[in-house]
Formats: sequence, structure tokens, C-alpha cells
Amino acid sequence: MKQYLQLCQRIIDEGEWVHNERTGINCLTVINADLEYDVEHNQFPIITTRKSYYKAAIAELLGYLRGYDSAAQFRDIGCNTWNANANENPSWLANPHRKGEDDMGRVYGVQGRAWQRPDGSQFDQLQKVVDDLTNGVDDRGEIVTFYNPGELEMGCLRPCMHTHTFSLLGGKLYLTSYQRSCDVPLGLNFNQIQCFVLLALMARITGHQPGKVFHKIVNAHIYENQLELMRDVQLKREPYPSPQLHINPEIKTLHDIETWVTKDDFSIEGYQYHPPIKYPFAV
Ligand SMILES: Nc1nc(=O)c2c([nH]1)NC[C@@H]1CN(c3ccc(C(=O)N[C@@H](CCC(=O)O)C(=O)O)cc3)CN21
Ligand SMILES: O=c1ccn([C@H]2C[C@H](O)[C@@H](COP(=O)(O)O)O2)c(=O)[nH]1
Repeated sequence: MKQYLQLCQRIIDEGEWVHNERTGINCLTVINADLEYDVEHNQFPIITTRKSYYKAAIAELLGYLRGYDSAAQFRDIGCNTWNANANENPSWLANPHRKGEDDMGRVYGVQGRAWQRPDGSQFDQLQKVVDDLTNGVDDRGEIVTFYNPGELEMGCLRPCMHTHTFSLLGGKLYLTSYQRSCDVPLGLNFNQIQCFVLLALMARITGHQPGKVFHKIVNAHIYENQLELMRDVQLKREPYPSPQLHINPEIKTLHDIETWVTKDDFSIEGYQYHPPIKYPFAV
């Protein structure tokens, strides 16, 4: 929580204004932030200076791991975060690749689970990593990347947290996650949780002890219309201690994640938080 607040403060103290063409909104911006999450000691990185809807963040991750490509699929598992990008962005609505209502195109999970090879066959990046790690193999290329430069125009938004690299060392599993663009008030609240849960789940289903997540962010920003709430409300609050995450012990395989796991297989004990803050969302 402390590192999150420090990043927010750094953006306010050192950020530079950048006009964002896609949304038409100015962003207070810094380049490069390194965050770490201690999964080994279950220090769940949930925001406490406002209410966090952490289950929606976990549902979004489950949708990515299942290869979802429709905002309706995300809604069905308790996550509303893709409705606007799938259905309200004028440039995506006019894109000939859009297949209709709720279609997100060839984003995140499509690339992660069904990367299209030149011969037309598909490659399941996540399955390869799960198989290797289960066999104790780290070939220094245990990478799942959602970023396919040749198909960016076929999706409603370019993936933000785009590459996850897993490493085995000293009997522990580590995760390094790369993010090209980060909406710190809204997106990072979700992304921190997703990094943590991704490592916890991968350690569980491949039979390893989890270590740490290293979360590397390039462009970290606060939109102009979010600044006052962050500076004058959220940053004035004192954080509470981190709660612990509990994951249903029945989750044991990738197949479980693909078939029956829901956001309710995750719970936290002793989450203390300040009142909700509703930040504006830039489409
Ligand atoms: N401008 C922008 N910021 C983002 O963070 C973002 C995008 N666009 N587009 C793609 C995804 C969607 N993500 C989102 C979208 C909405 C919320 C959001 O509204 N969160 C609210 C309430 C969530 C709820 O009630 O479930 C919050 O207060 O955290 C969070 C992340 C993250 N990404
Ligand atoms: O997981 C996510 C997804 C998206 N975001 C934010 C970062 C930016 O504010 C927008 C994407 O806009 P681009 O113009 O494509 O950079 O969404 C996030 O923080 N986390």
C-alpha cells in the first residue's frame, strides 16, 4: 500500500502534463515505476485508502486466463470493466474487425491462449508455461505475452499489462510483469491484485512455493479529471494494514481455472478500508 501511495505522490510532485490523443484528456505522467508484491508472506496489495472492488479485478484476470474476447463473458463472471472499451469507443465501433456488440477483438487472452502461427495453427502460451513449471523447468523463456504488434488494430485496446515472465529459483516461483501504460487511480488498483493472484495461482497449479512479483510500469499517469480526488481526498487518508488473501484449496489445475473457478473462490480476512471514491474513467 505504501509503494502505491508513494507512486501517487511522486506523480503529483514530479509528473509532467501530457496530452493524450486517444482519450482527449491530459495526464500527469511519470516514466518508470517498480513495484513489488510479497506473495510468499501473503501481503495482499489491496488499496485501503478507498474501497477496492478486488473481486472484479480477480474476475478480470480469470477472463484473461480463459482467453475471453467479449465484454459479455466478463460481465457474466462479475466484471464490468470492458463494457466501455468494447461498446463506447468511436474508433473501435468504426473498426471493420469488430464482430458486433461486446466484441473486444484479438486482445489479452486471445493472444495468451490462441496465438496465431503463420501456418494458421494456434499456440497456447499459458499451457506451455504451466507444463514446463509443473516439470520443474524454467528455460529462461517462461513468457506469456498478450502484445502482438501485428494484430493491435484487431483489438479494442492495446494490452496494458502485456507480458508476464515466470522464473524458478531456489524452489520458489517468481513473476515479472510488464505494463506499458497505467491509469494509477483506477487501473493499478486492479493490476496490483492481478499480479499477486496470478503468481499465487500459478504457484498453486504447478506445485511450487510462491516468491515475489516484480511489477514494472513504463508510463504511469493520473488523468486530469482524477487529480483532485487523488490529491485532496485519497492521499489525505492513512492506510490500514494489508489483509491476507485466501484461495479455495480445491483449485489445483489450469483446467479448474478454465472450468469452475469464480471470484468467490477468493476471499480476504480483515479488510479495513476508507469509504469508496468514484474516479472518472477515460474511454
Ligand atoms: N482509462 C482506462 N483506465 C483503465 O484502468 C482501464 C481502461 N481504461 N481500459 C481497460 C481496462 C479496464 N480497467 C478498469 C475499468 C474500470 C475500472 C473501474 O471502474 N473500477 C471502479 C469500480 C469497479 C467495480 O465496481 O467493479 C473502481 O472504483 O475501482 C477499473 C479498471 C482497467 N483498464
Ligand atoms: O490493465 C489495465 C488496462 C488499462 N489501463 C489503462 C492505462 C491507460 O490509462 C488506458 C489505456 O490507454 P492507452 O492509450 O492504450 O495507453 O488504460 C490500466 O491502467 N490497466
